[in-house]
Amino acid sequence: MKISFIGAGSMAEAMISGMLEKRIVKAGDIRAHNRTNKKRLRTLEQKYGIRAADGLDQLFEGPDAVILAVKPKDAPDVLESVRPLISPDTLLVSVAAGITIPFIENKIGRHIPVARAMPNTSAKVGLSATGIAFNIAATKQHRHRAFAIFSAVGMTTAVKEEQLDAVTGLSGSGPAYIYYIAEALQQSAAEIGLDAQTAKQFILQTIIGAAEMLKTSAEPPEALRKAVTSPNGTTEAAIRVLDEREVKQAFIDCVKAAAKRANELSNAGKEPARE
Ligand SMILES: NC(=O)C1=CN([C@@H]2O[C@H](COP(=O)(O)OP(=O)(O)OC[C@H]3O[C@@H](n4cnc5c(N)ncnc54)[C@H](OP(=O)(O)O)[C@@H]3O)[C@@H](O)[C@H]2O)C=CC1
Ligand SMILES: O=C(O)[C@@H]1CCC=N1
Repeated sequence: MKISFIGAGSMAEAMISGMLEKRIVKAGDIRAHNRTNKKRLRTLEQKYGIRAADGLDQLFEGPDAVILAVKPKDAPDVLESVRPLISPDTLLVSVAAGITIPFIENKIGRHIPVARAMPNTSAKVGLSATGIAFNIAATKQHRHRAFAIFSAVGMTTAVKEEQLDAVTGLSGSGPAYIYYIAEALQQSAAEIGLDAQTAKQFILQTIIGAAEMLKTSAEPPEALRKAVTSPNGTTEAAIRVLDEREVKQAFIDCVKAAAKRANELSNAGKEPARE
């Protein structure tokens, strides 16, 4: 497989690293292009052995898929620029939050196969949770190819395109919510007298252990939480604070805010960029 990346930032690197780890593509068959940050391209060349492309045209020299991995605000201009370069059977895979399939089709102005996906940066370690939707021009072969790419870097599930903003709020941004909790735990550990190195080991194993319990247990999260909570014990004292501060509602609101923002980003190109 030959894969080209338009935009060589965090998400592109996560996918490149994950795909190479799973050996679904050779390093020399990956090309990547940034508009301005050439130093970043050289770094990726050295780190992974991929090929930097000096111009967008080099990305369209017979790839099996072109992955659009620029910020949503940059997507409209990029789509205009690739319009003359794209052939009818080039599979265009967008990971840009909020950028819809009709928007892409409209910008390209021709029927080409399009996949819109929402992975997350855990692709880097082969553990992305990716939602994916296709347009009508995507054949069984194109779908298979897109699934092969994302399945190499984690779990992939087909969803309706309308559900992708929700997937973005839940799992696209989701790793950041877990890192946020880890940050808080790290800070709390310092305040109760544990050194950072010791605390890191305990925090990490606690997150991995809880994730494994959630994965393997038949019990819902609430039951697993209650099993930790002894009457009048330490967990009860802890959860009381979370409840008093309405932390659960804050997380619900946080996911909704991300999904809403993804929906607003659908309007990229129709409104002035806010980033
Ligand atoms: N980070 C994440 O967790 C996730 C991100 N996404 C999506 O992935 C996309 C990329 O995000 P992320 O990797 O975090 O962003 P980054 O800012 O890290 O990367 C974007 C890259 O695009 C390049 N770029 C900008 N304009 C152009 C252009 N006209 N032509 C070519 N390259 C260009 C930038 O380099 P330069 O400015 O030098 O050109 C930059 O390297 C976004 O749309 C985001 O919604 C999806 C899921 C998760
Ligand atoms: O923050 C963002 O907009 C991107 C999309 C999902 C995760 N990161």
